[in-house]
Amino acid sequence: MSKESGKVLQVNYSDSETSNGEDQYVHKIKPVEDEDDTSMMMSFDNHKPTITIIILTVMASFSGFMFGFDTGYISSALVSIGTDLDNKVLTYGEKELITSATSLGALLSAISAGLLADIIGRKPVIMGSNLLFVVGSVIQCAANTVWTMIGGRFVMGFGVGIGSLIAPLYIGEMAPSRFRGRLVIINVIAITGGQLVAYAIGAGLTHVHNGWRILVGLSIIPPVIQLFVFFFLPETPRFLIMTNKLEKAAKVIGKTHNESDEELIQTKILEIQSANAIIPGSNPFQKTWNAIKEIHRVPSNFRALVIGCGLQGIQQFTGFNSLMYFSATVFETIGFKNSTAVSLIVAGTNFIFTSIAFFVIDRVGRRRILLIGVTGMILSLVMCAVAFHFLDIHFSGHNAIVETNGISGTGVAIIVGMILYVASYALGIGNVPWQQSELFPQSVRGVGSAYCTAVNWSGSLVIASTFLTMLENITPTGTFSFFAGLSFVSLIFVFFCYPELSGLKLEETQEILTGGFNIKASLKLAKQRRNKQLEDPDKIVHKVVDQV
Ligand SMILES: O[C@H]1[C@H](O)[C@@H](O)[C@H](O)[C@@H](O)[C@H]1O
Repeated sequence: MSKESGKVLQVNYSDSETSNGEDQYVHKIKPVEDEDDTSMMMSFDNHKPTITIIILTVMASFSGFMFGFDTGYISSALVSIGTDLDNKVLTYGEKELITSATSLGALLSAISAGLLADIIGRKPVIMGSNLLFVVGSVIQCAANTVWTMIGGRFVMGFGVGIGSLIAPLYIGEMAPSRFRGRLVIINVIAITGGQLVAYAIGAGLTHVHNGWRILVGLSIIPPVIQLFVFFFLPETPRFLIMTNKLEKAAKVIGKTHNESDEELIQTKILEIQSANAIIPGSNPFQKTWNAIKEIHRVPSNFRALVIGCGLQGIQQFTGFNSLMYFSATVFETIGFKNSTAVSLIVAGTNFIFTSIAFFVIDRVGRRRILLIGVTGMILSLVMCAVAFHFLDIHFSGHNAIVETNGISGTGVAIIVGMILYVASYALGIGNVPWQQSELFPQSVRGVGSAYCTAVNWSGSLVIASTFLTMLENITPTGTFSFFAGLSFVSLIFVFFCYPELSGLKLEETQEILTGGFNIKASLKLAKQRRNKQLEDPDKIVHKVVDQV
């Protein structure tokens, strides 16, 4: 492995057919400006992340938990608020406003959080988001009018948006590359875990007077804990190096990478320094502007952007969060008495299948799991659409009225369809998009992640602010058919534009994306990698190292 400063090895794969029909890969090695190979080298001999990395990941994932809790409790709160705001029952429009205020706040803050993190650091930004969470919760707890509630949700949304961008960034910059993808999924498990806990507590408090205020009040605890603990946690090496605090950076690298000696730490520092210097500019504003230009100009970066934004768009526009935010309202509509308890199934299934994805995703392959998952979503959405057709439902004065007594077979069919939908979603599209930072080289990673996160929150905003209106205006059958149609378009996008990126190193990902989306080449490469890894992972890396 080369230890020249700022130069890491890049392996190019171009596939050709040999005379006996077997695939062969031609390896060309050229230097590339990125730090990832060093992290790989430093952690290679030890297959476990360090205890420090685990603690940092868990603490950063509190942001994911709060993201989940705060977007999750709204489902049951909307039902249990009853007439507590403005002394009247909430209309569908008001429910949408209360819900989407958080998505709007999150969208605005996610756009600016990356730049702020480059100016004041990742740690203060995470700590600042904690304050916003607390202020937002207090406003909501005290709310007696719809607009105060909307204001509180909006402020809290700023915290959610910042957390959704910075937590994966913080984890990604701390983690050695071979653990990065997995550790980022821990943050998604925390999101779905937060939603599950919010649903569970919400179900327990449904019939408690002002129970929703207790639920919102509980959301103050995790940010206070994170704020306190982060006083003692370090900045990321990348930010420390950006601000010339090299000794501190060396200490953090030493603690987060296994078996790192002084020489390797210095190599890594030099590599991060040179990667930082790729984008010209004397201050964070100039650098951000130049990175924006760079991400559009370099074809592999631009394709990465299309994939990253495309996946986040699919995650949101195929309608999952309409269930996450409004499932209790929907189940109440179709005749379930304790609708918040029933909607626990949605959050539970989401959590369980996201956790399953954590263990199987690398073995199955991200592309394959996405294709299977999105197909499952289409089929289950069609099932829901058909079932809703047989439910006698009509709307009066912005409220849904169902001509049933209790739960019918149709209601059960809808629940089964929803469970299948949520399971298919959680396996793939619920978590793969958050591994967005792996698509981009370090020079444009911050900007690329900000774009993708902004697409995520725009989608969430559109769904949160239109779902109930869609139910009313184009009927539930029309709404679920619409989502099925969008899922079908998504399947086509994944099929043609998402190469198999599992197990690829960053530079291989860039290479794959250089001349096109190169689906075929990526599949061959992933297969070759898998087979070789099955043989003996140590040998492959050492072989590449020896070639140099
Ligand atoms: O990855 C997460 C997760 O799937 C959540 O359940 C969902 O509510 C979020 O919108 C999404 O970004």
